[in-house]
Amino acid sequence: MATSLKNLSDYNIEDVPSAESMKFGIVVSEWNTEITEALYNGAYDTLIKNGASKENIIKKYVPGSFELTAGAKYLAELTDVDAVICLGCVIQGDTPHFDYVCSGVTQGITQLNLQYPIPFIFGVLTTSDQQQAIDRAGGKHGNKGDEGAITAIKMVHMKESLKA
Ligand SMILES: Nc1c(NC[C@H](O)[C@H](O)[C@H](O)CO)[nH]c(=O)[nH]c1=O
Ligand SMILES: CC(=O)[C@@H](O)COP(=O)(O)O
Repeated sequence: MATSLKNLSDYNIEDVPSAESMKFGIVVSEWNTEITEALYNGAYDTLIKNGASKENIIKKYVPGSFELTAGAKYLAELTDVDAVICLGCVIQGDTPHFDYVCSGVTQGITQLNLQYPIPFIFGVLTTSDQQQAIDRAGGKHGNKGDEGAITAIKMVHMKESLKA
């Protein structure tokens, strides 16, 4: 279903487990910072709204979306977070570089999910232009950061439920 048919910020709070005991890393790309900060604010506010403590949220910046993989790996290896939310915004330019950055970060985060026992959330906008990004960072299609936060909470809960 295209984002245009499903608002990124729509969720039933009754369906979301409490994040009270959960710790989160959020790695944020500095490219398109006006967009990625909006994504971060959405993710942070959504985590807090669902019970997370501000002390349990670690925010770190990386230069660009290609570096999200490394930043997420460092958080997984050097902290005790239960999940890492990766936030970036890649906007098509004049060259094929867009394709390589998007492929690199997608494959990188996918590999982290296979290599580490915690969830890494793909909160990366990959858009044709800035307006599409604005629309998905708190605009008419919601906020991908909200979606990332809910996804992180649900994945941590899913994993914990298997231990019980
Ligand atoms: N053009 C965008 C980039 N490019 C930079 C790369 O992500 C990377 O930092 C560089 O290639 C050095 O390794 N990054 C974005 O996040 N968004 C873009 O639109
Ligand atoms: C995704 C990118 O790296 C891209 O925005 C850079 O722009 P260009 O392809 O015009 O160099």
